[in-house]
Amino acid sequence: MTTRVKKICCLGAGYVGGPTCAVIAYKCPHIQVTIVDLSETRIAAWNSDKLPIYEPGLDEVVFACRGKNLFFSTEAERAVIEADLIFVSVNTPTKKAGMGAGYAADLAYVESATRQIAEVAKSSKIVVEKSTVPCRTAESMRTILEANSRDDIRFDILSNPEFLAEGTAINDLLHPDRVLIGGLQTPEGQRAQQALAEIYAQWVPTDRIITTNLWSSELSKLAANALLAQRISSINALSAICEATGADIDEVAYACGRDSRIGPKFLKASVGFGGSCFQKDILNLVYLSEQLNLPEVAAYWKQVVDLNEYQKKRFVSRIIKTLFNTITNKRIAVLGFAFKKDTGDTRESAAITLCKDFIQENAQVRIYDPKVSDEQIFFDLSEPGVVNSTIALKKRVTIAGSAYEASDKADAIVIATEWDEFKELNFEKIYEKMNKPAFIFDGRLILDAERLESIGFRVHTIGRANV
Ligand SMILES: NC(=O)C1=CN([C@@H]2O[C@H](COP(=O)(O)OP(=O)(O)OC[C@H]3O[C@@H](n4cnc5c(N)ncnc54)[C@H](O)[C@@H]3O)[C@@H](O)[C@H]2O)C=CC1
Ligand SMILES: O=C(O)[C@H]1O[C@H](OP(=O)(O)OP(=O)(O)OC[C@H]2O[C@@H](n3ccc(=O)[nH]c3=O)[C@H](O)[C@@H]2O)[C@H](O)[C@@H](O)[C@@H]1O
Repeated sequence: MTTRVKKICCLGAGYVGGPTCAVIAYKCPHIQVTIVDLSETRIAAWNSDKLPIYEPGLDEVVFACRGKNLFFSTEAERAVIEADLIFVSVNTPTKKAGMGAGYAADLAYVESATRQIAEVAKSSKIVVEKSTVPCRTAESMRTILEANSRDDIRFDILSNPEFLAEGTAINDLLHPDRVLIGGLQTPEGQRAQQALAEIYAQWVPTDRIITTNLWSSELSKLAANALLAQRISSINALSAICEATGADIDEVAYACGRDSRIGPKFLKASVGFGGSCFQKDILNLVYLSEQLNLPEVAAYWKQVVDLNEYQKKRFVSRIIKTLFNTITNKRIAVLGFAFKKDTGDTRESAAITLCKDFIQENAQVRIYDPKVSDEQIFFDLSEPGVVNSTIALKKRVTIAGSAYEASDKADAIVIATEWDEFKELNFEKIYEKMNKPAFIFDGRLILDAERLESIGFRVHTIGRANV
Protein backbone atom coordinates (compact mmCIF):
# COMPACT_ATOMS: atom_id res chain seq x y z
CA MET A 1 0.00 0.00 0.00
CA THR A 2 1.31 3.49 -0.83
CA THR A 3 1.42 6.35 1.65
CA ARG A 4 -1.22 9.01 0.86
CA VAL A 5 0.29 12.44 1.27
CA LYS A 6 -2.02 14.93 3.00
CA LYS A 7 0.34 17.67 4.08
CA ILE A 8 3.42 18.97 2.32
CA CYS A 9 6.05 21.34 3.65
CA CYS A 10 8.60 23.03 1.41
CA LEU A 11 11.78 24.45 2.91
CA GLY A 12 12.83 27.36 0.68
CA ALA A 13 10.43 29.86 -0.91
CA GLY A 14 12.67 30.83 -3.84
CA TYR A 15 12.37 30.62 -7.62
CA VAL A 16 11.88 26.85 -7.38
CA GLY A 17 10.15 26.18 -4.06
CA GLY A 18 7.56 28.95 -4.54
CA PRO A 19 6.27 28.16 -8.05
CA THR A 20 6.67 24.37 -7.77
CA CYS A 21 4.73 23.97 -4.55
CA ALA A 22 2.17 26.60 -5.58
CA VAL A 23 1.40 24.47 -8.65
CA ILE A 24 1.12 21.35 -6.49
CA ALA A 25 -1.39 23.16 -4.26
CA TYR A 26 -3.24 24.40 -7.35
CA LYS A 27 -3.52 20.93 -8.86
CA CYS A 28 -4.10 19.03 -5.61
CA PRO A 29 -6.78 20.84 -3.56
CA HIS A 30 -6.90 17.88 -1.16
CA ILE A 31 -3.28 18.48 -0.09
CA GLN A 32 -2.28 21.26 2.31
CA VAL A 33 0.96 22.89 1.21
CA THR A 34 3.05 25.14 3.46
CA ILE A 35 6.09 26.88 2.01
CA VAL A 36 8.53 28.21 4.58
CA ASP A 37 11.64 30.34 4.38
CA LEU A 38 14.22 31.81 6.72
CA SER A 39 13.67 35.21 5.15
CA GLU A 40 10.78 37.11 6.75
CA THR A 41 10.81 39.67 3.94
CA ARG A 42 10.47 36.98 1.29
CA ILE A 43 7.56 35.33 3.11
CA ALA A 44 5.87 38.70 3.67
CA ALA A 45 6.12 39.32 -0.09
CA TRP A 46 4.63 35.88 -0.86
CA ASN A 47 1.73 36.85 1.42
CA SER A 48 1.27 40.25 -0.26
CA ASP A 49 -0.18 41.43 -3.58
CA LYS A 50 3.31 41.84 -5.06
CA LEU A 51 4.97 38.42 -5.09
CA PRO A 52 8.76 38.38 -4.60
CA ILE A 53 9.46 36.97 -8.06
CA TYR A 54 8.14 37.90 -11.48
CA GLU A 55 6.98 34.87 -13.43
CA PRO A 56 4.20 34.89 -16.04
CA GLY A 57 1.11 33.08 -14.70
CA LEU A 58 2.41 32.82 -11.14
CA ASP A 59 0.04 35.40 -9.64
CA GLU A 60 -3.02 33.53 -10.92
CA VAL A 61 -1.86 30.21 -9.45
CA VAL A 62 -0.88 31.68 -6.07
CA PHE A 63 -3.95 33.90 -5.68
CA ALA A 64 -6.24 30.97 -6.56
CA CYS A 65 -5.14 28.83 -3.60
CA ARG A 66 -3.33 31.06 -1.07
CA GLY A 67 -5.15 30.92 2.27
CA LYS A 68 -7.10 27.82 1.16
CA ASN A 69 -4.59 24.98 0.82
CA LEU A 70 -1.44 27.05 0.19
CA PHE A 71 0.35 28.87 3.00
CA PHE A 72 3.59 30.87 3.23
CA SER A 73 5.20 31.00 6.64
CA THR A 74 8.39 31.38 8.63
CA GLU A 75 7.23 28.80 11.17
CA ALA A 76 9.33 25.94 9.85
CA GLU A 77 9.05 23.79 12.96
CA ARG A 78 5.28 23.54 12.86
CA ALA A 79 5.18 22.94 9.12
CA VAL A 80 7.79 20.16 9.36
CA ILE A 81 6.04 18.46 12.29
CA GLU A 82 2.72 18.41 10.46
CA ALA A 83 3.97 17.34 7.03
CA ASP A 84 4.07 13.80 5.60
CA LEU A 85 6.35 14.93 2.80
CA ILE A 86 8.99 17.68 2.87
CA PHE A 87 10.62 19.28 -0.15
CA VAL A 88 14.11 20.66 0.46
CA SER A 89 14.32 23.48 -2.04
CA VAL A 90 17.05 25.64 -0.59
CA ASN A 91 19.88 27.36 -2.42
CA THR A 92 23.04 25.43 -3.37
CA PRO A 93 25.43 28.13 -4.65
CA THR A 94 29.01 27.57 -5.75
CA LYS A 95 31.35 27.50 -2.74
CA LYS A 96 33.23 30.77 -2.31
CA ALA A 97 35.94 29.55 0.08
CA GLY A 98 37.55 26.38 1.40
CA MET A 99 37.86 23.02 -0.31
CA GLY A 100 36.50 23.09 -3.86
CA ALA A 101 36.05 26.89 -3.80
CA GLY A 102 34.84 28.20 -7.14
CA TYR A 103 33.60 24.78 -8.25
CA ALA A 104 31.89 22.63 -5.61
CA ALA A 105 28.31 23.26 -4.50
CA ASP A 106 27.94 24.79 -1.06
CA LEU A 107 25.73 22.30 0.72
CA ALA A 108 25.53 24.22 4.01
CA TYR A 109 21.86 25.18 3.44
CA VAL A 110 20.89 21.63 2.48
CA GLU A 111 22.67 20.28 5.54
CA SER A 112 21.08 22.74 7.96
CA ALA A 113 17.62 22.13 6.48
CA THR A 114 18.19 18.38 6.91
CA ARG A 115 19.31 18.81 10.52
CA GLN A 116 16.27 20.97 11.18
CA ILE A 117 13.98 18.19 9.92
CA ALA A 118 15.77 15.57 12.04
CA GLU A 119 15.54 17.70 15.18
CA VAL A 120 11.85 18.50 15.07
CA ALA A 121 10.20 15.53 13.32
CA LYS A 122 7.92 13.50 15.59
CA SER A 123 6.70 11.08 12.90
CA SER A 124 8.01 9.39 9.76
CA LYS A 125 8.53 11.57 6.69
CA ILE A 126 9.34 11.41 3.03
CA VAL A 127 12.15 13.91 2.46
CA VAL A 128 12.51 15.09 -1.11
CA GLU A 129 15.70 16.61 -2.44
CA LYS A 130 14.41 19.31 -4.83
CA SER A 131 17.55 21.46 -4.81
CA THR A 132 20.20 20.66 -7.40
CA VAL A 133 22.94 18.78 -5.59
CA PRO A 134 26.09 16.76 -6.33
CA CYS A 135 25.67 13.06 -6.93
CA ARG A 136 25.26 11.06 -3.67
CA THR A 137 24.06 14.00 -1.54
CA ALA A 138 20.99 11.93 -0.59
CA GLU A 139 23.32 9.54 1.20
CA SER A 140 24.68 12.35 3.40
CA MET A 141 21.15 13.53 4.10
CA ARG A 142 20.13 10.04 5.18
CA THR A 143 23.13 9.73 7.51
CA ILE A 144 22.28 13.07 9.14
CA LEU A 145 18.60 12.21 9.49
CA GLU A 146 19.20 8.76 10.93
CA ALA A 147 21.87 9.91 13.38
CA ASN A 148 19.84 12.80 14.76
CA SER A 149 16.29 11.57 15.04
CA ARG A 150 14.17 9.35 17.26
CA ASP A 151 14.53 5.60 16.73
CA ASP A 152 10.81 5.04 16.15
CA ILE A 153 10.56 7.21 13.04
CA ARG A 154 11.87 6.57 9.53
CA PHE A 155 12.85 8.87 6.69
CA ASP A 156 12.60 7.92 3.05
CA ILE A 157 14.73 10.14 0.87
CA LEU A 158 13.85 10.87 -2.73
CA SER A 159 15.58 12.89 -5.40
CA ASN A 160 13.12 14.93 -7.47
CA PRO A 161 15.16 17.51 -9.38
CA GLU A 162 13.39 20.47 -10.94
CA PHE A 163 13.70 21.22 -14.66
CA LEU A 164 11.67 24.42 -14.90
CA ALA A 165 13.22 27.42 -16.64
CA GLU A 166 12.61 30.93 -15.33
CA GLY A 167 10.25 33.02 -17.43
CA THR A 168 8.30 29.89 -18.39
CA ALA A 169 8.16 28.25 -14.95
CA ILE A 170 4.40 27.90 -14.66
CA ASN A 171 3.99 26.44 -18.11
CA ASP A 172 6.95 24.11 -17.51
CA LEU A 173 5.41 22.96 -14.23
CA LEU A 174 1.93 22.48 -15.68
CA HIS A 175 3.22 20.65 -18.77
CA PRO A 176 6.59 19.12 -17.91
CA ASP A 177 8.50 17.04 -20.49
CA ARG A 178 9.15 14.69 -17.61
CA VAL A 179 9.12 14.44 -13.83
CA LEU A 180 12.07 12.54 -12.44
CA ILE A 181 11.85 10.69 -9.12
CA GLY A 182 14.89 8.83 -7.83
CA GLY A 183 14.68 6.54 -4.84
CA LEU A 184 16.42 3.67 -3.13
CA GLN A 185 15.54 0.41 -4.85
CA THR A 186 14.07 -1.11 -1.68
CA PRO A 187 10.35 -1.79 -1.03
CA GLU A 188 10.21 1.28 1.26
CA GLY A 189 12.08 3.47 -1.24
CA GLN A 190 9.77 2.40 -4.04
CA ARG A 191 6.69 3.06 -1.89
CA ALA A 192 7.93 6.59 -1.26
CA GLN A 193 8.57 7.06 -5.00
CA GLN A 194 5.02 5.93 -5.64
CA ALA A 195 3.60 8.38 -3.07
CA LEU A 196 5.31 11.32 -4.79
CA ALA A 197 4.42 10.00 -8.26
CA GLU A 198 0.75 9.96 -7.22
CA ILE A 199 0.89 13.68 -6.47
CA TYR A 200 2.30 14.54 -9.90
CA ALA A 201 -0.10 12.10 -11.56
CA GLN A 202 -2.92 14.50 -10.61
CA TRP A 203 -1.94 16.50 -13.71
CA VAL A 204 1.09 14.91 -15.41
CA PRO A 205 0.54 11.92 -17.77
CA THR A 206 2.02 8.85 -16.07
CA ASP A 207 4.32 8.04 -18.99
CA ARG A 208 6.08 11.33 -18.25
CA ILE A 209 6.81 10.37 -14.64
CA ILE A 210 10.13 8.58 -14.62
CA THR A 211 11.45 6.63 -11.65
CA THR A 212 15.13 5.77 -11.35
CA ASN A 213 17.66 4.99 -8.70
CA LEU A 214 18.75 7.92 -6.49
CA TRP A 215 22.15 8.49 -8.06
CA SER A 216 20.86 8.48 -11.66
CA SER A 217 18.31 11.08 -10.67
CA GLU A 218 20.86 13.35 -8.97
CA LEU A 219 23.31 13.03 -11.86
CA SER A 220 20.62 13.52 -14.53
CA LYS A 221 19.91 17.02 -13.25
CA LEU A 222 23.56 18.11 -13.56
CA ALA A 223 23.80 16.29 -16.89
CA ALA A 224 20.68 17.95 -18.35
CA ASN A 225 21.95 21.43 -17.50
CA ALA A 226 25.42 20.63 -18.82
CA LEU A 227 23.99 19.35 -22.12
CA LEU A 228 21.74 22.41 -22.51
CA ALA A 229 24.53 24.87 -21.76
CA GLN A 230 26.83 22.92 -24.08
CA ARG A 231 24.47 23.61 -26.98
CA ILE A 232 24.64 27.34 -26.30
CA SER A 233 28.43 27.33 -26.06
CA SER A 234 28.58 25.26 -29.27
CA ILE A 235 26.41 27.71 -31.19
CA ASN A 236 28.26 30.66 -29.67
CA ALA A 237 31.61 29.15 -30.73
CA LEU A 238 30.18 28.88 -34.25
CA SER A 239 28.99 32.50 -34.05
CA ALA A 240 32.64 33.59 -33.81
CA ILE A 241 33.39 31.66 -37.00
CA CYS A 242 30.38 33.29 -38.68
CA GLU A 243 31.59 36.79 -37.82
CA ALA A 244 34.97 35.96 -39.33
CA THR A 245 33.66 34.36 -42.52
CA GLY A 246 30.40 36.01 -43.54
CA ALA A 247 28.22 33.02 -42.62
CA ASP A 248 25.10 33.95 -40.63
CA ILE A 249 24.61 32.15 -37.30
CA ASP A 250 20.80 32.22 -37.45
CA GLU A 251 20.94 30.53 -40.86
CA VAL A 252 23.49 27.99 -39.65
CA ALA A 253 21.41 27.23 -36.52
CA TYR A 254 18.27 26.83 -38.62
CA ALA A 255 19.98 24.58 -41.16
CA CYS A 256 21.50 22.40 -38.42
CA GLY A 257 18.38 22.40 -36.22
CA ARG A 258 16.22 21.07 -39.06
CA ASP A 259 18.08 17.77 -38.68
CA SER A 260 15.74 16.00 -36.30
CA ARG A 261 18.71 14.38 -34.55
CA ILE A 262 19.94 17.86 -33.62
CA GLY A 263 16.62 19.68 -33.15
CA PRO A 264 15.86 23.41 -33.32
CA LYS A 265 15.64 24.37 -29.65
CA PHE A 266 18.40 25.93 -27.58
CA LEU A 267 20.46 26.94 -30.59
CA LYS A 268 20.03 30.69 -30.30
CA ALA A 269 23.40 32.41 -30.31
CA SER A 270 23.72 35.10 -27.67
CA VAL A 271 26.05 37.26 -25.69
CA GLY A 272 26.38 34.26 -23.36
CA PHE A 273 24.20 32.24 -21.06
CA GLY A 274 23.43 33.47 -17.55
CA GLY A 275 21.14 32.38 -14.75
CA SER A 276 21.77 30.89 -11.37
CA CYS A 277 22.29 27.33 -12.50
CA PHE A 278 24.12 26.56 -15.75
CA GLN A 279 27.53 27.79 -14.64
CA LYS A 280 27.10 26.57 -11.08
CA ASP A 281 25.95 23.09 -12.10
CA ILE A 282 28.64 22.61 -14.73
CA LEU A 283 31.33 23.68 -12.27
CA ASN A 284 29.79 21.21 -9.87
CA LEU A 285 30.12 18.49 -12.53
CA VAL A 286 33.71 19.55 -13.18
CA TYR A 287 34.48 19.22 -9.47
CA LEU A 288 32.76 15.84 -9.28
CA SER A 289 34.81 14.62 -12.26
CA GLU A 290 38.03 15.78 -10.64
CA GLN A 291 37.10 14.09 -7.37
CA LEU A 292 36.53 10.90 -9.34
CA ASN A 293 40.02 11.28 -10.84
CA LEU A 294 38.68 11.98 -14.32
CA PRO A 295 40.66 15.10 -15.34
CA GLU A 296 39.87 14.78 -19.08
CA VAL A 297 36.14 14.70 -18.33
CA ALA A 298 36.52 17.72 -16.04
CA ALA A 299 38.38 19.68 -18.74
CA TYR A 300 35.73 18.78 -21.34
CA TRP A 301 32.85 20.27 -19.33
CA LYS A 302 34.91 23.21 -18.04
CA GLN A 303 35.32 24.34 -21.66
CA VAL A 304 31.55 25.04 -21.85
CA VAL A 305 31.93 27.68 -19.11
CA ASP A 306 35.21 29.04 -20.52
CA LEU A 307 33.62 29.51 -23.94
CA ASN A 308 30.76 31.41 -22.30
CA GLU A 309 33.22 33.85 -20.70
CA TYR A 310 35.01 34.19 -24.04
CA GLN A 311 31.72 35.05 -25.77
CA LYS A 312 31.01 37.93 -23.36
CA LYS A 313 34.55 39.31 -23.66
CA ARG A 314 34.48 38.97 -27.44
CA PHE A 315 31.29 41.04 -27.60
CA VAL A 316 32.78 43.78 -25.41
CA SER A 317 35.94 43.88 -27.58
CA ARG A 318 33.83 44.19 -30.72
CA ILE A 319 31.95 47.13 -29.18
CA ILE A 320 35.13 48.93 -28.13
CA LYS A 321 36.87 48.33 -31.48
CA THR A 322 33.82 49.54 -33.39
CA LEU A 323 33.52 52.70 -31.29
CA PHE A 324 36.94 53.74 -32.60
CA ASN A 325 38.89 51.84 -29.95
CA THR A 326 37.71 53.87 -26.99
CA ILE A 327 34.50 54.17 -25.02
CA THR A 328 35.83 56.59 -22.41
CA ASN A 329 33.00 58.97 -21.50
CA LYS A 330 30.87 57.63 -24.34
CA ARG A 331 27.25 57.01 -23.51
CA ILE A 332 26.21 53.40 -23.77
CA ALA A 333 22.55 52.46 -23.42
CA VAL A 334 22.22 48.91 -22.13
CA LEU A 335 18.78 47.51 -22.86
CA GLY A 336 17.98 44.60 -20.59
CA PHE A 337 19.69 43.54 -17.38
CA ALA A 338 17.92 40.26 -16.49
CA PHE A 339 19.64 37.04 -17.59
CA LYS A 340 16.77 36.33 -20.02
CA LYS A 341 13.38 37.79 -20.87
CA ASP A 342 10.28 37.41 -18.69
CA THR A 343 12.16 37.30 -15.42
CA GLY A 344 13.46 39.90 -13.01
CA ASP A 345 16.31 37.57 -12.01
CA THR A 346 19.81 38.90 -12.68
CA ARG A 347 21.90 36.08 -11.26
CA GLU A 348 24.99 35.55 -13.48
CA SER A 349 23.39 37.76 -16.13
CA ALA A 350 25.69 38.49 -19.08
CA ALA A 351 24.62 42.14 -18.69
CA ILE A 352 26.55 42.33 -15.40
CA THR A 353 29.84 41.39 -17.10
CA LEU A 354 29.18 43.77 -20.00
CA CYS A 355 28.34 46.72 -17.73
CA LYS A 356 31.33 46.08 -15.45
CA ASP A 357 33.61 46.09 -18.49
CA PHE A 358 32.06 49.32 -19.80
CA ILE A 359 32.52 50.95 -16.38
CA GLN A 360 36.13 49.75 -16.31
CA GLU A 361 36.64 51.51 -19.64
CA ASN A 362 35.16 54.72 -18.14
CA ALA A 363 32.03 54.77 -20.28
CA GLN A 364 28.79 56.41 -19.11
CA VAL A 365 26.33 53.53 -18.82
CA ARG A 366 22.57 53.99 -18.82
CA ILE A 367 20.57 50.86 -18.13
CA TYR A 368 16.93 50.01 -18.74
CA ASP A 369 15.19 46.77 -17.81
CA PRO A 370 11.41 46.40 -17.50
CA LYS A 371 11.52 44.12 -14.44
CA VAL A 372 14.79 44.59 -12.57
CA SER A 373 14.83 47.12 -9.71
CA ASP A 374 17.37 49.96 -9.54
CA GLU A 375 18.67 48.62 -6.20
CA GLN A 376 19.30 45.20 -7.72
CA ILE A 377 21.28 46.71 -10.60
CA PHE A 378 23.47 48.76 -8.25
CA PHE A 379 23.92 45.74 -6.00
CA ASP A 380 25.04 43.58 -8.93
CA LEU A 381 27.49 46.17 -10.20
CA SER A 382 28.98 47.10 -6.81
CA GLU A 383 32.33 45.68 -5.86
CA PRO A 384 31.86 43.72 -2.65
CA GLY A 385 33.93 45.03 0.24
CA VAL A 386 34.79 48.34 -1.47
CA VAL A 387 33.72 51.31 0.65
CA ASN A 388 31.50 53.81 -1.15
CA SER A 389 31.36 51.51 -4.17
CA THR A 390 27.77 52.54 -4.96
CA ILE A 391 28.56 56.27 -4.72
CA ALA A 392 31.43 55.85 -7.20
CA LEU A 393 29.21 53.68 -9.36
CA LYS A 394 26.47 56.28 -9.57
CA LYS A 395 28.90 58.64 -11.31
CA ARG A 396 29.18 56.15 -14.16
CA VAL A 397 25.81 54.37 -14.13
CA THR A 398 22.28 55.71 -14.34
CA ILE A 399 19.03 53.81 -14.56
CA ALA A 400 16.45 54.82 -17.13
CA GLY A 401 12.67 54.38 -16.97
CA SER A 402 12.37 53.38 -20.61
CA ALA A 403 14.43 52.32 -23.61
CA TYR A 404 13.84 55.81 -25.07
CA GLU A 405 15.24 57.53 -22.00
CA ALA A 406 18.23 55.18 -21.94
CA SER A 407 19.13 55.85 -25.56
CA ASP A 408 18.69 59.64 -25.45
CA LYS A 409 22.03 61.18 -26.59
CA ALA A 410 23.67 57.74 -26.50
CA ASP A 411 26.54 56.78 -28.78
CA ALA A 412 25.55 53.14 -28.80
CA ILE A 413 22.74 50.82 -27.79
CA VAL A 414 23.60 47.36 -26.53
CA ILE A 415 20.85 44.74 -26.43
CA ALA A 416 21.70 42.51 -23.48
CA THR A 417 18.33 40.79 -22.86
CA GLU A 418 15.81 39.67 -25.47
CA TRP A 419 12.71 41.42 -23.99
CA ASP A 420 9.91 41.42 -26.60
CA GLU A 421 9.29 45.15 -26.13
CA PHE A 422 12.72 45.93 -27.64
CA LYS A 423 11.54 44.54 -30.99
CA GLU A 424 8.62 46.96 -31.01
CA LEU A 425 10.52 50.19 -30.26
CA ASN A 426 10.14 53.23 -32.48
CA PHE A 427 13.70 53.22 -33.79
CA GLU A 428 13.18 56.27 -35.98
CA LYS A 429 12.46 58.27 -32.82
CA ILE A 430 15.45 56.72 -31.04
CA TYR A 431 17.78 57.42 -33.97
CA GLU A 432 16.90 61.10 -34.04
CA LYS A 433 17.96 61.59 -30.42
CA MET A 434 21.21 59.59 -30.51
CA ASN A 435 24.71 60.90 -31.17
CA LYS A 436 25.90 60.12 -34.70
CA PRO A 437 27.10 57.78 -35.97
CA ALA A 438 24.50 55.81 -34.00
CA PHE A 439 25.51 52.24 -33.25
CA ILE A 440 23.43 49.25 -32.17
CA PHE A 441 25.02 46.06 -30.89
CA ASP A 442 22.51 43.25 -30.87
CA GLY A 443 23.66 40.65 -28.37
CA ARG A 444 20.44 38.68 -28.71
CA LEU A 445 19.78 38.65 -32.47
CA ILE A 446 16.29 40.07 -32.05
CA LEU A 447 16.41 43.18 -34.24
CA ASP A 448 15.83 43.60 -37.96
CA ALA A 449 19.29 44.80 -38.91
CA GLU A 450 18.40 45.73 -42.47
CA ARG A 451 15.53 47.95 -41.39
CA LEU A 452 17.67 49.65 -38.76
CA GLU A 453 20.43 50.24 -41.28
CA SER A 454 17.92 51.85 -43.61
CA ILE A 455 17.09 54.31 -40.81
CA GLY A 456 20.79 55.14 -40.54
CA PHE A 457 21.99 52.96 -37.67
CA ARG A 458 25.25 51.03 -37.85
CA VAL A 459 24.24 47.58 -36.66
CA HIS A 460 26.49 44.88 -35.27
CA THR A 461 24.93 41.52 -34.55
CA ILE A 462 26.45 38.50 -32.86
CA GLY A 463 27.20 35.80 -35.42
CA ARG A 464 27.10 38.15 -38.42
CA ALA A 465 30.00 39.84 -40.13
CA ASN A 466 29.96 43.56 -40.91
CA VAL A 467 31.05 43.89 -44.50
N1 LIG B 1 16.19 29.01 -10.26
C1 LIG B 1 15.90 28.03 -11.07
O1 LIG B 1 15.38 28.27 -12.16
C2 LIG B 1 16.17 26.61 -10.72
C3 LIG B 1 16.86 26.29 -9.56
N2 LIG B 1 17.10 24.97 -9.25
C4 LIG B 1 17.75 24.60 -7.99
O2 LIG B 1 16.81 24.78 -6.92
C5 LIG B 1 17.49 25.20 -5.73
C6 LIG B 1 16.87 26.49 -5.23
O3 LIG B 1 17.07 27.47 -6.23
P1 LIG B 1 16.29 28.87 -6.18
O4 LIG B 1 14.88 28.64 -5.79
O5 LIG B 1 16.61 29.57 -7.43
O6 LIG B 1 17.07 29.57 -4.96
P2 LIG B 1 16.63 30.86 -4.11
O7 LIG B 1 17.87 31.43 -3.57
O8 LIG B 1 15.71 31.70 -4.93
O9 LIG B 1 15.73 30.25 -2.92
C7 LIG B 1 16.23 29.47 -1.90
C8 LIG B 1 15.55 29.89 -0.62
O10 LIG B 1 15.84 28.94 0.40
C9 LIG B 1 15.84 29.66 1.64
N3 LIG B 1 16.44 28.82 2.68
C10 LIG B 1 17.76 28.48 2.85
N4 LIG B 1 17.88 27.64 3.90
C11 LIG B 1 16.63 27.43 4.39
C12 LIG B 1 16.09 26.68 5.46
N5 LIG B 1 16.87 25.93 6.25
N6 LIG B 1 14.77 26.72 5.70
C13 LIG B 1 13.94 27.48 4.92
N7 LIG B 1 14.39 28.21 3.90
C14 LIG B 1 15.71 28.19 3.63
C15 LIG B 1 16.56 30.94 1.31
O11 LIG B 1 16.29 31.94 2.26
C16 LIG B 1 16.00 31.25 -0.08
O12 LIG B 1 14.89 32.13 -0.01
C17 LIG B 1 18.97 25.31 -6.10
O13 LIG B 1 19.60 24.11 -5.75
C18 LIG B 1 18.95 25.46 -7.61
O14 LIG B 1 20.11 24.96 -8.21
C19 LIG B 1 16.63 23.96 -10.04
C20 LIG B 1 15.93 24.23 -11.18
C21 LIG B 1 15.63 25.57 -11.61
O1 LIG C 1 18.49 24.25 -13.25
C1 LIG C 1 18.04 25.32 -13.60
O2 LIG C 1 18.15 26.37 -12.98
C2 LIG C 1 17.35 25.50 -14.91
O3 LIG C 1 18.33 26.05 -15.81
C3 LIG C 1 17.85 26.37 -17.10
O4 LIG C 1 16.79 27.33 -16.98
P1 LIG C 1 17.07 28.90 -16.81
O5 LIG C 1 18.49 29.12 -16.42
O6 LIG C 1 16.01 29.43 -15.93
O7 LIG C 1 16.80 29.53 -18.27
P2 LIG C 1 17.19 29.05 -19.75
O8 LIG C 1 16.03 29.28 -20.61
O9 LIG C 1 17.80 27.72 -19.78
O10 LIG C 1 18.29 30.12 -20.15
C4 LIG C 1 19.58 30.11 -19.55
C5 LIG C 1 20.47 31.12 -20.28
O11 LIG C 1 20.80 30.64 -21.59
C6 LIG C 1 20.49 31.63 -22.56
N1 LIG C 1 20.10 30.95 -23.81
C7 LIG C 1 19.12 30.01 -23.79
C8 LIG C 1 18.76 29.35 -24.96
C9 LIG C 1 19.42 29.64 -26.16
O12 LIG C 1 19.16 29.08 -27.24
N2 LIG C 1 20.41 30.58 -26.14
C10 LIG C 1 20.76 31.25 -24.99
O13 LIG C 1 21.68 32.07 -25.01
C11 LIG C 1 19.37 32.44 -21.93
O14 LIG C 1 19.26 33.71 -22.51
C12 LIG C 1 19.81 32.48 -20.49
O15 LIG C 1 20.75 33.49 -20.27
C13 LIG C 1 17.25 25.12 -17.75
O16 LIG C 1 16.70 25.47 -19.01
C14 LIG C 1 16.20 24.49 -16.86
O17 LIG C 1 15.74 23.28 -17.44
C15 LIG C 1 16.80 24.21 -15.48
O18 LIG C 1 15.83 23.68 -14.62
